[in-house]
Parts: sequence; structure tokens; C-alpha cells
Amino acid sequence: MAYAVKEMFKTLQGEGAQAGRAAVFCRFAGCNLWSGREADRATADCRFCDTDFVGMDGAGGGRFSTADALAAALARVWGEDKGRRFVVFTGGEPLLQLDAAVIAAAHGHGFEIAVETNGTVAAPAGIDWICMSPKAGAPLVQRQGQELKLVFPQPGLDPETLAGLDFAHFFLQPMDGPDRLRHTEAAVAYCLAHPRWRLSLQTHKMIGIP
Ligand SMILES: C[S@@+](CC[C@H](N)C(=O)[O-])C[C@H]1O[C@@H](n2cnc3c(N)ncnc32)[C@H](O)[C@@H]1O
Ligand SMILES: Nc1nc2[nH]cc(C(=O)O)c2c(=O)[nH]1
Ligand code: SF4
Ligand SMILES: [Mg+2]
Repeated sequence: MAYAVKEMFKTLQGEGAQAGRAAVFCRFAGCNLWSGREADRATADCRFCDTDFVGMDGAGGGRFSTADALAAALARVWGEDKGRRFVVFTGGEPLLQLDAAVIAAAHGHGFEIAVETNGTVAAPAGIDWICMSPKAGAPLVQRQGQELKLVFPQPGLDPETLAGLDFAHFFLQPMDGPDRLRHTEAAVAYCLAHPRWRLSLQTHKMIGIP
């Protein structure tokens, strides 16, 4: 199948348990919880998104007609070094497009594979690091992985209802937007009172890298 990619860039993972690690980000176009159009935001299933995932016009974006072509592009963006290659598939919702062929091709180029998903689509086998970020009101399908990263606070989504899921790490990430400071204080207070949860800050935004 063909793959629609908004952008592809090398940076440091800014969030969660892998924060600070060099990675190629592959941002797939499209999401099942929002069209990406501002006019639809107020009525979308997910309304706080901080990302432009519409179209294929970003740096390194485009339509890739095969998994091998996509993986070769990832390898070019990473560069020559063969050690500790790491790709984060994100979006939009990457599990609408990420399939066994891309996983095999990226592994073939020596990449460890991570995904950032909203949890509404089952992950295919072979992903090395699943970061699942549930959205209030959206049906949760992916109940297992390495990292659960809840954007906080979300009215109607109590962290305690997620604490029994099969993840190795549990993070609260303050919801960015006009109330980011208030949300950060609320997340800090929650982590202090519920030590299973750790704070994830979006460090890339603080230092002005992609
Ligand atoms: C843009 S999403 C793409 C991947 C997938 N659709 C998802 O929602 O997990 C990447 C990460 O950013 C988080 N995120 C999106 N908007 C945010 C915001 N306003 N503040 C904090 N984190 C946000 C998501 O919850 C997710 O963990
Ligand atoms: N540096 C950096 N880290 C990130 N972690 C998750 C991101 C995402 O948009 O999925 C992201 C992103 O956009 N940039
Ligand atoms: S599910 Fe992820 S990509 Fe989709 S609108 Fe929400 S945060 Fe953005
Ligand atoms: Mg981002």
C-alpha cells in the first residue's frame, strides 16, 4: 500500500520515558479523532491537539508508494551512523497506516521502532515501544505497551481508571494551550498524591527544537 507522510525529521524525543534520545520522527498524515481543520476542532473527538498533520507538504513529507521507499527515506534522514537507530512513528494517528511491511523494512535498516498512538487502533506485531495516549470518550483498544502517557487534565478521564492497564510506565503530560501553567500545576499535584504517575514535560517546546 502507499503511505501518506506529513513530515520526517531528526530530533530528540521530547516526551516520556525516552526523552532526550535521538530519533527520526515520521509523522503520518490524518487522524481518526479530528480532521485537523480548525473549523472542526470544537466538535472533534479530540480537541486539544497541538499538531498539524494535514497533507504531505512538510519537510521530508510526501506519498511513499512502498514500505521499502519509506524505510529508505527514514535511513537517509537518520544518516550514516548505524548505531542506536530509533524511529518514532506519530501523526496524526500512525496506526491507521503503520503495517507489517513498514515495520519489517524499518527493522531491516536497523531501526528500533516506537509509536505514539491514541489507543483506538490495535497495534500490529513487532513494534518495540508503544506509547499510548488515551483520549476521553474515545474507545480504548490498545491496552498494553511500554508507556501510557495521559494528557492531563481531561474531563471525563480519571487517571485511576487507567492505572490497571498493562504498561511499564505511567506519565501525566500537562495539556498545552492557554492554560498550560494551570495544567502543569494540576499534574504536579496529582503525581505528588499518586506516585505511580510521573510527570512528562514536552521538553522540545522548552528548548525550541522540533
Ligand atoms: C500529536 S499526538 C500524535 C499521536 C497520536 N495521535 C496520539 O494522540 O497519541 C502526539 C502526542 O502529543 C500529545 N498531545 C497532543 N496535543 C497535546 C497538547 N495540547 N498538550 C500536551 N500533549 C499533547 C498526544 O496525546 C500524544 O501523546
Ligand atoms: N521532539 C519531539 N518529541 C515528540 N514526542 C512526541 C511528539 C509527537 O508529536 O508525536 C514529538 C514531537 O513533535 N517532537
Ligand atoms: S488523537 Fe493525536 S493526532 Fe489525533 S487529534 Fe488527538 S492528539 Fe492530535
Ligand atoms: Mg508533537
